[in-house]
Amino acid sequence: MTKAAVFGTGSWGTAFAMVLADAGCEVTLWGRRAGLVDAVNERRVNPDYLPDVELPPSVRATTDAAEAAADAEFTVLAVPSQTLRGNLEKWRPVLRPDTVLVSLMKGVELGTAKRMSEVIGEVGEAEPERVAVLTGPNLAKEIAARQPAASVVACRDESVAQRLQSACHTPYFRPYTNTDVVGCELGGAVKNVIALAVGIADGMGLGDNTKASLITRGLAETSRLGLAMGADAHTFAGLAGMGDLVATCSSPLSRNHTFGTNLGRGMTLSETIAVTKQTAEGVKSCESVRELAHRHHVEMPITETVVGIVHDGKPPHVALKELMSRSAKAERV
Ligand SMILES: NC(=O)C1=CN([C@@H]2O[C@H](COP(=O)(O)OP(=O)(O)OC[C@H]3O[C@@H](n4cnc5c(N)ncnc54)[C@H](OP(=O)(O)O)[C@@H]3O)[C@@H](O)[C@H]2O)C=CC1
Ligand SMILES: O=C(CO)COP(=O)(O)O
Repeated sequence: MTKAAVFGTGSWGTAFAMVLADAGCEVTLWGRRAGLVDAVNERRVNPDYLPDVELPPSVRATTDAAEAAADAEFTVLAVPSQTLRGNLEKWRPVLRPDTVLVSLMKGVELGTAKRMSEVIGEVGEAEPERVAVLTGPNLAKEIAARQPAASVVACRDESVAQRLQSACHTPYFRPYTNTDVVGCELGGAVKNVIALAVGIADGMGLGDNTKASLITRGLAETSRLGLAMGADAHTFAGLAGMGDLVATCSSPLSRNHTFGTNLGRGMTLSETIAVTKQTAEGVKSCESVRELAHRHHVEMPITETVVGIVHDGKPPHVALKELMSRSAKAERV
């Protein structure tokens, strides 16, 4: 039986542990809170994140990182992006040297502007062939309800992506392989920023034309950045690009979309943070995505607008007016 460790007992870590178990893996979940770990082991639920989902018996939980990591062929990382480096520094001594490190995270590190696979490679001392990414239109609550969805497993080594694909393939979860790790990760991280923009527009009472325009031009600026960073253009038309963007920008389940909606309705940043119980990666990653855009000399006007509203306190109607009054240009530029 394939053994997997999942570090992080939040919404997605828990739901993906269930996917792995349904695909036939034996899974150990690492959590930092003993009470939550006990609830998983004794009641088979994660009361704080997915209280209505019964976890399969092949999912066990522990607070002991060494116990979780022992024998794991796949070590799945599912903590907030900005905490990954600090966590991985603690976990690295107990990781198996041949384990495949799998990122579920959709963020870019503040300060370094590194993608999660880069942080994993650096801190986990893992060559790119041992680092994989899972991404796509996968809202945790829908996956946990075993609603059908497709996903992408990306690794520079296609045979590793195929091993991971078979470890998480179930009747309701259909992963496709890809070797474009850069494109897949950017698709996942930038869609959170665009979902904030769409949420803000929704909160302002704007309609579907605005939403469609932001999604489409959001994908254009994501692709522009991706191409400048060596990604494959096809990735952005796929599940990791358009797929995830559509799911996140349309769904009230998205934390990024909801965060934006609250801002668009007039809540302040601190009020919005106070009512947000889970990780909305775009709030921090919009700054590191903008940093990447500047480094690669790529225009990302929607990302700039989101940073302006979220971090510089610009009123949404002022930011929107500025976005719309930029100089006219051809669509493909
Ligand atoms: N939820 C979703 O639908 C999806 C999420 N993702 C991505 O997955 C990643 C994880 O998200 P998700 O599971 O939803 O997040 P949640 O906010 O639901 O959970 C975060 C988890 O990380 C733990 N955590 C928080 N801070 C720390 C820390 N400093 N050290 C150790 N553990 C910490 C939390 O523990 P505690 O409970 O103790 O605070 C919790 O287990 C994100 O990058 C997200 O973008 C990707 C696809 C779908
Ligand atoms: O990444 C996601 C769906 O694919 C989840 O989006 P949120 O983090 O905005 O909830």
